[in-house]
Amino acid sequence: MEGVSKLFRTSGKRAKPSSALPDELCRRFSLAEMKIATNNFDDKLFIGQGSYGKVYKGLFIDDRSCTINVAIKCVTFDRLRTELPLACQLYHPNHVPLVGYCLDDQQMILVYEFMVKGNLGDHLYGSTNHHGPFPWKQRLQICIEVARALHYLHTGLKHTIIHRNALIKIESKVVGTYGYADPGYVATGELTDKSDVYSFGVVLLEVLSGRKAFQRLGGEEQQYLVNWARKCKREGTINKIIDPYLMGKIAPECFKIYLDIATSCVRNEGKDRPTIGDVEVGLEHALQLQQSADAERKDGVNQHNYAIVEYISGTASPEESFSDIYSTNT
Ligand SMILES: Nc1ncnc2c1ncn2[C@@H]1O[C@H](COP(=O)(O)OP(=O)(O)OP(=O)(O)O)[C@@H](O)[C@H]1O
Repeated sequence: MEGVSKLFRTSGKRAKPSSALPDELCRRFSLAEMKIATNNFDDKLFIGQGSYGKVYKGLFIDDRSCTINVAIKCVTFDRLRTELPLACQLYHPNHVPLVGYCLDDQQMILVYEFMVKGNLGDHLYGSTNHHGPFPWKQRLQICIEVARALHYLHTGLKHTIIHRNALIKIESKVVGTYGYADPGYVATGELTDKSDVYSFGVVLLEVLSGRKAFQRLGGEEQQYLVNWARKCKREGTINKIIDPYLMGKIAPECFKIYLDIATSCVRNEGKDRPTIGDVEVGLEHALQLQQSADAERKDGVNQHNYAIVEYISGTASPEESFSDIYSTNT
């Protein structure tokens, strides 16, 4: 790397801010600083393709001469305009902190703190999982943390934010990540907090199955995880969707609740889905059930040897569901 840019949060000459952008809340970087941090957008520092552009790893030196890694996300102007005013006001332990942004004639960039452990998908999907086994309780804990972050976004801020991890509405166009989009939103263009609940339900199914929300299977064949899970649940073959690594490791009582939560979240009608608060409570309960079951089985080798057949017989029917138990829905 040629050099590193200095990261001063409170000092340094700033370019004139655009009136709509919150320069007092986060740092505005110049394109020159972005180029130095990424070694002129060096391919070696490319870390992934976002929905709006490339993402690079960047390097800064702060005012105490410490090295800071950041994720430098190239975006469109619309994306910057939508995300920046929100992201710079979010303070939650489960939300990746925004460091700053760059707005230049040639390049719009959002700068986030770098997540050293990668994203959830890196740990989940078989072919790209370089991190070793991903235990069930750890997966559950992560889901709880994500539900908390979404709950904060839905209720903790003055103005409700519909998180655009999966969805965003820009200039009346419906956009979103394939396989996660609420069918109601796709049909009507109306985005609600229940659209996020749907997308989160898809993530819960990914966590259980270790598979992507949408997969091309070769030729014309493709598979939506939601459709497959629904079919398996209907046919009483739900254990087909469980990540082989998790087979026998999930306590049946925990599995039942988790599956009910996931399938309630992906119901076609938003009004039939639970609120994210209900989902959070339900997932916490599922984790408690798993912990209690594991504690009872503390008999060494058999600690995680739950009967797989119970995953099927213990599954609730689509009518009898988690949201009937936990619902605060009106
Ligand atoms: N803060 C970060 N730290 C480390 N890696 C990151 C960070 N942000 C993004 N990445 C990586 O960059 C790639 C693309 O990022 P991401 O999925 O966030 O883009 P995106 O699809 O545009 O996001 P979004 O769904 O929010 O629009 C992914 O591989 C992700 O792991």
